[in-house]
Amino acid sequence: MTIARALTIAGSDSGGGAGIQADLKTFQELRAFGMSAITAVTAQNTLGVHGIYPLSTEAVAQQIDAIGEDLGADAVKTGMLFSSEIIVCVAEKLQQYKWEKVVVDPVMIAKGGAALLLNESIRALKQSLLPLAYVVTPNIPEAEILTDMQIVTMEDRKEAARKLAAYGAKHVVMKGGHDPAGADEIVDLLYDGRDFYEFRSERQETRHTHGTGCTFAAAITAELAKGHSVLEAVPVAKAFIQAAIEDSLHLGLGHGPTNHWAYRERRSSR
Ligand SMILES: Nc1ncnc2c1ncn2[C@@H]1O[C@H](COP(=O)(O)OP(=O)(O)OP(=O)(O)O)[C@@H](O)[C@H]1O
Ligand SMILES: Cc1ncc(CO)c(N)n1
Repeated sequence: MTIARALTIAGSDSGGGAGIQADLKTFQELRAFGMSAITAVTAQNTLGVHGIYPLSTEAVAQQIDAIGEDLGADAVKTGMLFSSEIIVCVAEKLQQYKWEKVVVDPVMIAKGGAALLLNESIRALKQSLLPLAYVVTPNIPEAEILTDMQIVTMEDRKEAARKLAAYGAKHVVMKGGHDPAGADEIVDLLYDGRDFYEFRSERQETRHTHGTGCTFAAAITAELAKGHSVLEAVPVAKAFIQAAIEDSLHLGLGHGPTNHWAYRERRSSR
């Protein structure tokens, strides 16, 4: 039996809804063997981010080496990277181990508004990491910052996706969760450098969306690790996050986590 191996390089969320914790739970639910390299430890819950403790580049590099030299990875996801030094370090390691199925989730700001990436690091993200991205998964505000343009219409989104592809990302999945126009429906847009594909879902009225972006990108990573194409992976990720949001756990006093076992439970009860 072949085991799909998925590595996440991201920040730890003590609240368990986003970051490394969301990624590993998603990998497990989609039957990929999950591994992690932690870039920063956050003290965080559903109410906000109370502290950020970035690790040294040595610590990040050593964790990645431990995996690269032994277990290997079929797909890799990057999340919160925090600083230019960590971004450059991760980019070097991705090249050293010749990992190609790399999903870059350009995490910038947490739901409550805390910065998870230093402003000065946007350039490093664009220059060092986007050229290595097999898939980049920005939400609309992240896409605006990366492309330096305002995104209002679907045409704007397509133009931004083309720009991101020009930076070197092989596929762009622009998430529509933040689209002010998408009141009832959320449209996620996939661009593969040639064609555009739209993935639609009903918008759920809920405040429990902590970690939706991480979970969605982790689901894409797990599917890629299993050998599926991006066009196959995105609808699975969409169904995974939809179930996770719908079957909310109602935990915490603020933006609660999503339900990572909902997708599997729904399938097994069918
Ligand atoms: N209220 C909602 N109802 C249904 N689907 C949603 C909702 N919010 C987000 N999603 C889905 O979740 C995924 C992540 O979208 P979103 O744009 O919220 O990402 P994000 O802003 O990066 O998340 P995060 O805040 O965790 O970083 C997308 O596939 C989106 O369609
Ligand atoms: C550690 C971490 N990564 C990513 C996000 C974005 O949801 C978060 N809130 N925390």
